[in-house]
Amino acid sequence: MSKAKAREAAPTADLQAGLVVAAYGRHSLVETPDGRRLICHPRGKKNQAVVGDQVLWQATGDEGSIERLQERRNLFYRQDEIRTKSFAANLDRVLILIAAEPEFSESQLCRALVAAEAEKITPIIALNKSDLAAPFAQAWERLAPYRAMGYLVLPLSLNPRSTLTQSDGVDALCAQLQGQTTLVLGPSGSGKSTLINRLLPDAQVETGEISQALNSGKHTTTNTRWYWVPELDRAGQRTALIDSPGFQEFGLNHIEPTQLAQCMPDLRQYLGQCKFYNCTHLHEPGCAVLAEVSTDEKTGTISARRHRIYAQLFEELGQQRW
Ligand SMILES: Nc1nc2c(ncn2[C@@H]2O[C@H](COP(=O)(O)OP(=O)(O)OP(=O)(O)O)[C@@H](O)[C@H]2O)c(=O)[nH]1
Ligand SMILES: [Zn+2]
Repeated sequence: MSKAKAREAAPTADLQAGLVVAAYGRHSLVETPDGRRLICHPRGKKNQAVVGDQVLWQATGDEGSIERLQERRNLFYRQDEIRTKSFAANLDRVLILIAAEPEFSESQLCRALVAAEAEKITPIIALNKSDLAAPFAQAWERLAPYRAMGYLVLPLSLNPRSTLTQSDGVDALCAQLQGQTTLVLGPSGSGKSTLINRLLPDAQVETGEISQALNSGKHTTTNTRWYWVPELDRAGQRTALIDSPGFQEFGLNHIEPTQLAQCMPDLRQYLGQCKFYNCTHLHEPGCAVLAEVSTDEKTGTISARRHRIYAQLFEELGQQRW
């Protein structure tokens, strides 16, 4: 056995499996298969874990050190604050929760959708506050292109004070979450906390020592958190929600401008049909995408707003190259 191999193999006996359920700067909260939670620190720079990561860790007193990250199925990128990227790994779904009020940014919605598509994670859009009839109707109309391109768009009313007698849409949403690991994203005020509280009657907050230890770190801002939702477990599959604060600009730096159209289903369906094989779909003659762009949904299959956002993102991603 080579020296390197021996080093790698040596600690295996003491290694235990765990799931990262919160990440605070450099340290993580790891949950063991029997439900115990402990603080772990990464061994070296390489093992920087994100929420959703499966890890192998080793006990060091009351805490642990993360010795190895298991291979990720996917990794969702987003920009947390300037230059700080935060991620979640191994997701089945991304739920984008927006609301009739405050008015949502279509550009942010597109970014979240592109980020999900790039990692082949199924997005679900939920439009909350259906009890606010007029703004809801308007917002629902704005989402018409997203329904047309095949995304699931669910109407929702999470307001506990709502007098709605018909279905509030929560059951339909829960049916989508059952047995899945879902990252919940949404702008401030869309109802994210209301949703989490509704699905998790008992707040799964750390108490006592762990809470103190976590808060002693420099980065004490609320961060991405993993919650189990046992009420929604199905056929032996556990259900999890990952709550992620804010809905700021998404870091799409990992996407090449030429990859962008692949991540937008309304544009994607025309790829390969343009006159030029390296068409950017911005101005070229004989472009199959541009031929479908219309302000009137009845005459074209790509909304002018979507194409405008595509052009903005294309330019932005192109500028980041150098
Ligand atoms: N009318 C109406 N109000 C709702 C509904 N769902 C939530 N709200 C209200 O919208 C406000 C924002 O809800 P939150 O759950 O705090 O939103 P959030 O996304 O967590 O926002 P931040 O805490 O800022 O991140 C609260 O006053 C809720 O009571 C709904 O279906 N209808
Ligand atoms: Zn084209």
